[in-house]
Amino acid sequence: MTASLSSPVYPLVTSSRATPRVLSIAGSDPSGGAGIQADLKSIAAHGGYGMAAITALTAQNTMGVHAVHVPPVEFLRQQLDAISSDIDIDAVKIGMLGDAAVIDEVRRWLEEVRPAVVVLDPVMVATSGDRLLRESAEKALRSLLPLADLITPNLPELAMLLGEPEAPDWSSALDQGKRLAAECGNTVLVKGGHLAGSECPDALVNTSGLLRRDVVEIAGPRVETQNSHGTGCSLSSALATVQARTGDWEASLREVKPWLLQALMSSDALEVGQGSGPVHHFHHQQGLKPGAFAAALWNHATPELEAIYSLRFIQELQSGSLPEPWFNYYLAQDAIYLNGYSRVLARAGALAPTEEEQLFWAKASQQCLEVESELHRNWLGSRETSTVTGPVTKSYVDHLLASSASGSYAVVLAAILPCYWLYAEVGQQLHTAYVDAGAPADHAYADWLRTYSDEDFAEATRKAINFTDSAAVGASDGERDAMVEAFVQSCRYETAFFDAPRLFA
Ligand SMILES: Nc1ncnc2c1ncn2[C@@H]1O[C@H](COP(=O)(O)OP(=O)(O)OP(=O)(O)O)[C@@H](O)[C@H]1O
Ligand SMILES: Cc1ncc(COP(=O)(O)O)c(N)n1
Repeated sequence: MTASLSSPVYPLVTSSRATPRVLSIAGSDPSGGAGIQADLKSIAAHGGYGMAAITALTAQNTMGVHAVHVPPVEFLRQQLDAISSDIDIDAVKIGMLGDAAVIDEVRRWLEEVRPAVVVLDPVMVATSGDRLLRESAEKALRSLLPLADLITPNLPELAMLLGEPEAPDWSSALDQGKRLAAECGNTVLVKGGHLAGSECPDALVNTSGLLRRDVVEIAGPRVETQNSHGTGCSLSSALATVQARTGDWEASLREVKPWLLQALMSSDALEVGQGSGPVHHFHHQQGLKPGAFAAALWNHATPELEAIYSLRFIQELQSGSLPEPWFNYYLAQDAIYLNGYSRVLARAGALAPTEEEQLFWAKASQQCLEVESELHRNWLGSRETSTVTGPVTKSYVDHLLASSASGSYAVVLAAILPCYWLYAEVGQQLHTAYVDAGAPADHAYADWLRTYSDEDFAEATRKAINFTDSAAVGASDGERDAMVEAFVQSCRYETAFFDAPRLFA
């Protein structure tokens, strides 16, 4: 049998939307941890456009549910019809329904609209033990199951839907999941949140061949926290959103489960309530604290600094025993390097977001050319040197130019920074050691070592560090990764640059 070209077995591109429009049909939790409030946060955290039709109002907090009010069902119909008569809906998540009349109304609407993705979280009892669905409505809820693509019961809900006792362990929970999936013909997510022990697995179960196996289990650790309010709501709405993008339940769960784990782990930082608090839906968007990125860069630079201090070039420059041809080679390459570096600093000026930074880099670019001509005037004129660009100089400048071609201000700055930071650091060390040795006038490189005590350069270095740190705060995760890569590479070139005279002079 040959696969038809028009209908590939494994479509490479699913018809997904960048920002899926996701509707939560659920109850309101005014404390913000569960219900539509959690759903809207989850949907937004996964890049969806969230909408909410409210089935019921609760008066609850992290300690428990004080009251439930189910508005007239006609008003729910008006909400649902208002949305679907105007907006294309890519996915629906259904949570608390309250009573049988609400369930009937939602069923009517689902049958009419037939959304592409329907996730049903059969909410019955809150974590606090309070009922969120009338007992008399349990049968009505069962009748809704075939209209869902994915059902996400916790262990007590799974048992109730089957009319069986609650599963005592994970393998009986999976058996129950299979029975429910077979009964309603769709996919069941069996959740391990209510199990005991250090593990918290979840499993997708489908007995009609939709998944690659009947049971696809995704393991996970259990977070030691009492902040599990709304985990089920958050998980189901996140799954609905991601599914609208991936079209693949396993891929969706693999994306959402680690997010929920981090949301549970970061929950303490929110400090909401005295009972079972909410999870941190936006843990992944917590901004960088000022200075944190620069500190992380410095950690990357430390091994390179150690390598620099152990180089013969640096040790003999400090002692004064450095062979002169090595020093001459270093100075000549420095002049060549500064010419290229100046161009990259000018590019940073061109990309700078503020006038202060534009001015700083423009000045730095000019000063760089001034230092280059001073090198020629005062140092290189009387020495025997080559004007040929050495291999390390060439690679270093090429790396800087490539970073500037990325077009990202943040990445250019990260590439530029080691020349300031490591040079300032090494220079300060060498100068201090010279002064500590009594600043001997007969030291072969005394004049050069004295140039290292430049407070203006130290101040410029501090500014360059701060600008790089601020650029990182506003950068995307991908850009920050590129910054670290560019910075680390420049650090390696700094070491290679000091070692080049030994190899090529
Ligand atoms: N302590 C925990 N550590 C790690 N994951 C957890 C923890 N508690 C729950 N989860 C995860 O949260 C999700 C919801 O699971 P759970 O079984 O608690 O559902 P639920 O009872 O419907 O949630 P809710 O608390 O909102 O009623 C699952 O993915 C589960 O694995
Ligand atoms: C409006 C509403 N919907 C759902 C839940 C379940 O969440 P949990 O079991 O974490 O209390 C809730 N408490 N309130």
